[in-house]
Amino acid sequence: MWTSLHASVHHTIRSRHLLKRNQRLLIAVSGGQDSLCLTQLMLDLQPKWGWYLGIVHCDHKWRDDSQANAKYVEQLAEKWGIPFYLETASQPLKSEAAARNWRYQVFSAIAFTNNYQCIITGHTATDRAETLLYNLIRGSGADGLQALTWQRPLLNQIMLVRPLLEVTRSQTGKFCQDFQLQIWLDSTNLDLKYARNRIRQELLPYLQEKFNPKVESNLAQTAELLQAEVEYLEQAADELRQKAEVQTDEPENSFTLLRLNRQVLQKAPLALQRRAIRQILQQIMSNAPNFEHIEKLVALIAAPNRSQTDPFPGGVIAVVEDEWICLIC
Ligand SMILES: Nc1ncnc2c1ncn2[C@@H]1O[C@H](COP(=O)(O)OP(=O)(O)OP(=O)(O)O)[C@@H](O)[C@H]1O
Repeated sequence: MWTSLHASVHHTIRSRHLLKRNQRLLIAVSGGQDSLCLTQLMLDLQPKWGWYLGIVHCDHKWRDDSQANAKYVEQLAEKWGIPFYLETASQPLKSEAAARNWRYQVFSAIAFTNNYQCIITGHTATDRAETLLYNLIRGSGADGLQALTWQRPLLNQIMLVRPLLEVTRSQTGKFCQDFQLQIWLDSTNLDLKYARNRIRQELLPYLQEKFNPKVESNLAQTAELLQAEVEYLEQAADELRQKAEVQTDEPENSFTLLRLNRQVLQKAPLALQRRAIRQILQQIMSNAPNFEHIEKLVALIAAPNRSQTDPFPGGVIAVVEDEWICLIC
């Protein structure tokens, strides 16, 4: 059966150039409604595109039923007649972030070993809206609000692709019902101690009911707009940084890591100054620079001669020397 969802995902993949014909694609399947919907769609689109499909599942060993969950996905892969790859965590992972990192490493490694070019995940417009809200509440800038890109490179030149970013969770739920795809219910998704679950189960329904029934799609669209703007700004900031930055490798300057030309930076708008400075701090700090770190260094662009910062994490300090900001270790 060919539905309007098949047509719209087919159109998205084609118009956004997400995937090519005859590629080897590894679908990440948790067993939940989004990834089951995704798999059925990919199987149905496969004859048109000539893809070679496989399924990967990660058992985080978090839940008592995780092994049964993995078995269930394996049976589905068998029923669908496509290769199945399973990786089980050797020890329970400490946090959701640790689990995600491990998962993406597994995806890239399995894809690389078995010659798949892309990993496909079932992230939806709802995930995008949830991530945007989550990051907004935490005080993120536009980068965090662009929330989930259509594609990004993983390790080993494998691409991560998310073809369902314009499809909502209620659409994937209905699709699973229509196609009688039995969903594996993840009990941790119900636990309201996680902020993410409260956003999904309490905040978004509240916004839908009291403010705008289309809030999910609208927030996803905001993320989409921000994505293009962030890409543009990052590129412009990169050019500004390259113009302003002088690497110093002369022996007499061996403690000066690099110098930044203040005149070049002064001419740029604040948004680009902040981004260029962030890129520089990313080079010298082990952790991601926060808002205060960036503002401290931006302040030196117009500060009097000899002004300086206190040390950044990692020990580097910045000092104004005439037209230069010198980063000294
Ligand atoms: N354990 C897993 N094994 C393989 N892929 C996974 C796993 N967990 C998540 N994914 C992939 O990442 C996507 C998003 O993950 P998230 O945790 O938001 O999904 P979920 O709530 O489990 O969603 P879904 O309804 O697809 O199962 C999933 O759609 C799936 O493609």
